[in-house]
Amino acid sequence: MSNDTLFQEALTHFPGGVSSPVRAFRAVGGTPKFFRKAWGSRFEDEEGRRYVDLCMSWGPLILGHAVPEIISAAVEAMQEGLTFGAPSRRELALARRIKSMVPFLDKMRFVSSGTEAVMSALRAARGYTKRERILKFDGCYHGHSDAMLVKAGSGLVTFGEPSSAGVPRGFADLTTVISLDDLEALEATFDKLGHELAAAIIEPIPANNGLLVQDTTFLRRLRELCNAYGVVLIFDEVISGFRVAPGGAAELLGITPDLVTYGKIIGGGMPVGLYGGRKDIMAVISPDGPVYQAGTLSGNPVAMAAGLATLERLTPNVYRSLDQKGAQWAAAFEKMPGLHVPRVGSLLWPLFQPGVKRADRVESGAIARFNKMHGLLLKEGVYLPPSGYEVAFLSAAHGDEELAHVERAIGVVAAALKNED
Ligand SMILES: Cc1ncc(COP(=O)(O)O)c(C=O)c1O
Ligand SMILES: N[C@H](C=O)CCC(=O)O
Repeated sequence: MSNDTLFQEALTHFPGGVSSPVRAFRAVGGTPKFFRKAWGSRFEDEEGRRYVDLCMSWGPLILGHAVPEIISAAVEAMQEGLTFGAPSRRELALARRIKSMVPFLDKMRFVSSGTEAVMSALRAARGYTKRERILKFDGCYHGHSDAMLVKAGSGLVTFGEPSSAGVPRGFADLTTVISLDDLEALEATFDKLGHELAAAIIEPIPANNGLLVQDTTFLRRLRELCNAYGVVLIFDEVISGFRVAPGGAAELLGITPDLVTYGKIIGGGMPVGLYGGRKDIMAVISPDGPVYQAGTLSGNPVAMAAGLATLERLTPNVYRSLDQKGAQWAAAFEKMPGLHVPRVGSLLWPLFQPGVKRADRVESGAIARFNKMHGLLLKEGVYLPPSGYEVAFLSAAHGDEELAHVERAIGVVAAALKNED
């Protein structure tokens, strides 16, 4: 059955024909592909076309699609039951592995998505400080909880609506947003609002409005100001966690947050989120404290098994290899005239503009050219995330064969773009 036929039916079931907005291909044009199977660094759509996948389900698949050891761990868990709604040894095993990689995690709680993790961390911070205001940074995306849908990245900036409709004014009014990479605005905001702030939340490596790599000085000053004003510093590492280093951006940058949120990789492709950090803050979480947070499938044993099978395989060699791949693939993409590829490890942002550090500095013309490149690369069997504001993800499964395929595709597309100019 063709992608078009499937999409026509999908439009009768789902808003935009999709279960999550960016995959609707609205930004890049054309019909979204429906996939039927995936393996390693590739997947196949319902028309039998195969692609080198550089979206990798938006980040969870750091080892690749359908890794046999992860599949077998999940199947083994499934055979003992899909969900218990009660504690399990697999929860403990994943928690131990995570603590071995993230030493500052005193206490944690598993949830089922990054959005839930962020929503819960913010509530913990508000419960702990008894303050209400939250500081976030323009272009950072922290999932779709109301308080975070203000000047956010990802699908919001993709569709030109950085703040979502349907968010009660009261929520938005309690979220203060300033630009990344603006020390003056940071100082002024803490000077004026520091004693009102429950939390400051940031993607320490912002990767949802493109890859807006921050100077460490900016992040260190944020840490200092949070200390000075008793503000809970939350690192949202749903993308960077366990990807850029075993201990994520906190390890890479040498900055310890008070709370951290994870998702994606810790589920190995199954739905898992996590929030945690200082034990005195986590002490407010029910049933120990008055801040309520719950989830039917929290700590799901099958998801725990897939997450553990993933994290157990993230060895120092894997990280070294991913960083080398990142450099190789960035260099390959930069053979496309005018294309720059800021990267951190295996996170790449192919954009027709030199690297930027602020969401409001990304040029619309660069995004438009990305959109054109996206469709041409797709025809050559290369699947980039369908938005110029989303980063590309490599995995341990992206090898020399895939790199050669992409290099050939880049040559073809570069010629096509030149002819169109
Ligand atoms: C930094 C960040 N935080 C939170 C989220 C939300 O996670 P989820 O989509 O699992 O709800 C995302 C999703 O891309 C993200 O990139
Ligand atoms: N960046 C989003 C999730 O991580 C985009 C997912 C989607 O809307 O398809």
